[in-house]
Amino acid sequence: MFGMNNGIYHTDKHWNSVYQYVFGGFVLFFLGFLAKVGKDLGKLISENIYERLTYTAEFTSEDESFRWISAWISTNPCFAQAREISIFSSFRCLGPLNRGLDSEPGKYVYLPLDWVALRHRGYWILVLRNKRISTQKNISSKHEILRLQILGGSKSFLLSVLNEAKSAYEAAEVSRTNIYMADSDMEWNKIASRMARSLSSVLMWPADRADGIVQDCSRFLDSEIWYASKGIPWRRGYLLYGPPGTGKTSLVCAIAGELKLPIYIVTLSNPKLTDDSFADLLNRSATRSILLLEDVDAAFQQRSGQEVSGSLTFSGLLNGLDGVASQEGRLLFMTTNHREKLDPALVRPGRVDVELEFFCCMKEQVRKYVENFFNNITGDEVEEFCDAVPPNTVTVAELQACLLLHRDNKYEALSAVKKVVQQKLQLGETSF
Ligand SMILES: Nc1ncnc2c1ncn2[C@@H]1O[C@H](COP(=O)(O)OP(=O)(O)OP(=O)(O)O)[C@@H](O)[C@H]1O
Repeated sequence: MFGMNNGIYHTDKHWNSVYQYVFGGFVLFFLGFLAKVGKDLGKLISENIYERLTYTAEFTSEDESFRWISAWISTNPCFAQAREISIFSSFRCLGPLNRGLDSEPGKYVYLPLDWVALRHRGYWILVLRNKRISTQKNISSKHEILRLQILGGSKSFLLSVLNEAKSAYEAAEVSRTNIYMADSDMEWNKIASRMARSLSSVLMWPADRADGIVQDCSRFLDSEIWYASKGIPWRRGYLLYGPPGTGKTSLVCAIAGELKLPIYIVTLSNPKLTDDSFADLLNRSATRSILLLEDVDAAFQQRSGQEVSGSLTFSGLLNGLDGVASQEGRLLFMTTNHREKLDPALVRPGRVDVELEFFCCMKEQVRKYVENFFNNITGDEVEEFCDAVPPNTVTVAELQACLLLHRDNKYEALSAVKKVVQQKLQLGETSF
């Protein structure tokens, strides 16, 4: 009996400890569950509260907005005390607005390494910076990401900050021409932001031709509704042809500066350029812009079976220029040194509306160039330069090279010009 009792006793004890374990385990599990729920709930609530208290804008380095927000962030006085920054020397600062490091008018754009808190118009703005890898068409690329979080404030405050940043950047850009080129991934990449070239700096013959072409471009840009009403694609093409160094590219830059248009350059001989990527690039260029195709004769000559340049075919080029994907409001400029080598299909009306021939220097161009180049030069000395250059013998680029080489000595510059003329006459390289 005793043993039995003992057995019962032992069995009870055994079950008690099992209950205790199970109960204890259950309590532990329940507490753990509560802790987890509490933690998640706390996180959710705090995230929710944080989200409700902040307004966030995100910028990726693929987009133009990354530049203007970076330039704006860089103007904040907090960078005067910053201990860790990275510098974007390829980005432009906001001119006199940017006080950069050591209160110097900043040359560069500064960004925090990972995060920084800025104080602006009474609000705290958290700037978070990190990287993101994205994969497109099996090609991975790394992008910078900037997140602006306004603590407190309102959506309208965030929008006003963004507008302020954009306007400041655009104001600094007004006198500049942005130049984009397709990179190896066939993405537009801003390769330069240059001071706009003045139209008067491009010497044309006759002199008023440059004004005429700008008026033509301007009229076109103002005629969107007219083109739509007539059912004509809102595009205009120009062919600039003539010897190298006569000002074809310079004129395109001056037109862009005058009309405040960005320039998109496509190198047709790029082996990575395909029919699809060409059409895609055109589609992704800005609406009011200049598309510049240089030296089109070198990429495609008269079709003779060999019509492939890189992977872009001649028909791919024509389709890209005419296709529905091609951007409206676009000015197409093609340049060539050999007009006669071009396929008539490329320059037919509709693709090329205006043709402009460039020549070597005429007397008037030499006069203007020399007068403008040397500060202390007499009228007689200028005439000596004009007499030294027979019309249509020397390009402006050649004249410029001689003058630059002897910029401090006009007499040596004149001798250099005479030498070049002599060489060219001997070689018979003159259209005169
Ligand atoms: N008509 C011009 N007026 C002012 N500068 C000129 C002119 N022509 C050439 N230049 C100067 O010569 C250099 C080369 O000019 P540019 O590139 O415009 O010539 P291009 O005709 O486009 O040459 P290419 O056919 O080789 O591309 C530039 O530095 C430019 O300033």
